[in-house]
Amino acid sequence: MRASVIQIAVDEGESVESRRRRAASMVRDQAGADLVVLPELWTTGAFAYEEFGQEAEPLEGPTYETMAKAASDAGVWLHAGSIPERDPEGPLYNTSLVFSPAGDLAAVYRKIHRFGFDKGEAVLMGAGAELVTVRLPSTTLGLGTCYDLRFPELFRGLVDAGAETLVVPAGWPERRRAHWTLLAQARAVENQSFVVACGTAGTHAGVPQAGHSIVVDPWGEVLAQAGAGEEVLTVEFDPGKVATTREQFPVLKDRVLGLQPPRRP
Ligand SMILES: NC(=O)CCC(=O)C(=O)O
Repeated sequence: MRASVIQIAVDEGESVESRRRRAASMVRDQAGADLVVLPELWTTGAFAYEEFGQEAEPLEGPTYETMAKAASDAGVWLHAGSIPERDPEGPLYNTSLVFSPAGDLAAVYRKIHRFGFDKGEAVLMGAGAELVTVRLPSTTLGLGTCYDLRFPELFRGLVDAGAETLVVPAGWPERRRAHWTLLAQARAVENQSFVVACGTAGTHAGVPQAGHSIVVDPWGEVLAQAGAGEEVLTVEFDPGKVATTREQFPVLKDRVLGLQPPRRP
């Protein structure tokens, strides 16, 4: 399996339309890859809260159209990162789109854990409620987005649903870069799964981005990691390693479910 992780720079000097064209061209350059991944909210920037409403798109809006075509031009499975989605009957969502090599929509994932506590995404966007997996010929993807990476129960749910490769587009800030690498490795080790995590480069809304997109194997080894700037990280891995790791070191079988809460005196 060859994966290309497109750590695109999101800077305020570039228009959304220009970045959309550039992202499509970067996807087309990945012909020959099995899986291509873009980051979270790369049209606006994950911290450009004022732009969410202005740049929000219907699900089948310009980013959908452009990315469906880019996936079919390149003949790749494309996780097109996420868009600020305007649901005509509801709030905005932070919505990831996955396309097949034919350019058909294969999955939609609305981010479950919204970042910002009492501001930003947490108040401007609605929360998704559904776990999403996508069956590829050689592996099953489990989808999460950025802040979701801090919530192990989401990824355990995805593993229970058959996920073997956890894909996490993000707009992670430089300030918490150490958490990013640590959490990506933790999710890989505890779930005995590959983690493919794609961040952005650049600075938007005054928040310097961490970059450092990362691919981790089911043993927790870092297969590849990007630097801070715009970069396409390309990595080859054997999806069969999930099954061998789970057979040879079968910790997932030792889970004890349904533990009782502590008794109150
Ligand atoms: N866009 C995000 O979800 C940011 C998450 C983040 O900064 C963090 O978890 O730290």
